Amino acid sequence: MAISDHELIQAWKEVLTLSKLEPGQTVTVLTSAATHPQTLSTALTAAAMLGAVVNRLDLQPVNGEKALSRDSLAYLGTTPLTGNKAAIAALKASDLVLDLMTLLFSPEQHEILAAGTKILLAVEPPEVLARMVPTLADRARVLRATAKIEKAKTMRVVSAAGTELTCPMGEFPAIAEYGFCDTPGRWDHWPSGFALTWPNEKQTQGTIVIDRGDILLPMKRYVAEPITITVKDGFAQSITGGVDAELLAEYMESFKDPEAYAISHIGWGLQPRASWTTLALYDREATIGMDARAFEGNFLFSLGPNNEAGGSRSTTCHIDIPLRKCTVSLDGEEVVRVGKVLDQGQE
Ligand SMILES: O=c1ccc(O)c[nH]1
Repeated sequence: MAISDHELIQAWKEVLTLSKLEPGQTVTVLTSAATHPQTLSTALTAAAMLGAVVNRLDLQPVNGEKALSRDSLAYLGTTPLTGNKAAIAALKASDLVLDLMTLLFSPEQHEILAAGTKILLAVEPPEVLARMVPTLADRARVLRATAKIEKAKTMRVVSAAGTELTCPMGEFPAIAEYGFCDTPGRWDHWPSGFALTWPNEKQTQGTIVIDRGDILLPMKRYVAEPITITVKDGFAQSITGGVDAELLAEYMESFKDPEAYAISHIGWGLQPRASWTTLALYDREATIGMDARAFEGNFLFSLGPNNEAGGSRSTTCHIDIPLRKCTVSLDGEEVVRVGKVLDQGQE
């Protein structure tokens, strides 16, 4: 359902206030061909109402002829910023970038963050943004989870469907996604609400069973027949099952890149206002599926790049797969039990 400009301006003002935007600071709104007009117009208005110097930087879309999908998170690596010194300079000189086009998993994003610029990604439909305006409680919940990840040496994931995965950790930092950028150089994504990290390179072992109802992204499909992925030394060695498995395997094969099969980020959903069912109610191209990534109690794993965490793998193929009804443990302590988050610090 549509929402009013007034509601979305209010939502932006809350997110910008949580992001500690100060009067006189510079906000640059980064747009491209797929930017939602209402998200853009209300972002510009809200930032100006908070006294910011507001710029808009519109970039030409890239990769259209290479990507097999219009999903901004499906084909990564290069962006309209690649090699674009003038645009990068403008963003580095800004206090806050509102990314309405998707820089995620790009080297340029890191360069801009390293300059102290904050980057907030916001590309979901306006009503999804409004439904999941972040809160300080979201931040506290996600930080409790990332604190546990930071201390852990091993994440283990099991399920009745047959998942048995062991992920040694420690090489990469834990990432908290809670929907706003409250510290210099921070990247975040509105909407979100999950904790993640990357397993130690080449050390994940085991089996992942993507069961009926689990979700493939960017395909935005609820799996109808279980898919079994065998993982050895951090890479998916085989992807077997029915037509969903064939779709996933053949799509990944089309990238002709062995790095696409690497286990990427692992973690779990912590957003109570996200829902597993939402994807069934949207046209495939109308959303990038953040409800699926963030719904409370999922185990979210990813295949492909690890440059987001400081790794060297920047494959353009990026697959996110949230699983239901898993039990996730850190060094033997359960943090999710059969799809339910166990959070001692429950507010
Ligand atoms: O917010 C996001 C979105 C996609 C992803 O793979 C990670 N975080």
